[in-house]
Amino acid sequence: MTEAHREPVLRVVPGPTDINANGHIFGGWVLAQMDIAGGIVASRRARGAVATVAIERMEFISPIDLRDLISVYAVVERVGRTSMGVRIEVTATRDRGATEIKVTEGLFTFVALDENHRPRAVDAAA
Ligand SMILES: CCCCCCCCCCCCCCCC(=O)SCCNC(=O)CCNC(=O)[C@H](O)C(C)(C)COP(=O)(O)OP(=O)(O)OC[C@H]1O[C@@H](n2cnc3c(N)ncnc32)[C@H](O)[C@@H]1OP(=O)(O)O
Repeated sequence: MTEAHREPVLRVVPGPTDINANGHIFGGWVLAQMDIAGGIVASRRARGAVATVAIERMEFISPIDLRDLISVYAVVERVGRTSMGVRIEVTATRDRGATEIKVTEGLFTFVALDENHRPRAVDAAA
């Protein structure tokens, strides 16, 4: 992801109910944030509703702590006929902003939907 795309789609803080038995944040919690952020950029690109059809890759690089500020970055990397590949990166800011580390990354596929919730062609030129 280039610096041009470094404006986060989401900034969010996990809550006490998001902690797993190891004292870190559940992977499912961060995956949900990624799905929302990816859905927002795909929806903007498709100019309408989208659905997640696949998670092609997902890597948990480093644990998230309760007091981390989470930033989710997402960019549409590929546009097919009805589908879009979205690369998503998650960072954690800690130590009162002194440290920012990449904690998770993934590649999600979204499909543009019509009013019947069926695949709809994405404008290639947009
Ligand atoms: C207006 C601006 C507003 C901006 C502000 C918006 C704010 C608002 C944002 C909210 C953002 C929330 C985002 C949450 C998103 C969910 O959580 S959605 C919930 C979870 N997902 C679902 O429930 C989807 C369930 N699946 C389905 O309904 C159907 O599989 C689908 C998605 C309609 C696709 O139907 P299908 O018959 O499989 O379609 P098919 O024609 O075979 O394939 C369509 C495309 O998908 C690809 N595909 C199909 N399966 C796969 C696969 N397994 N792997 C990879 N690609 C695949 C195909 O290759 C094809 O690609 P193209 O060649 O057309 O590019």
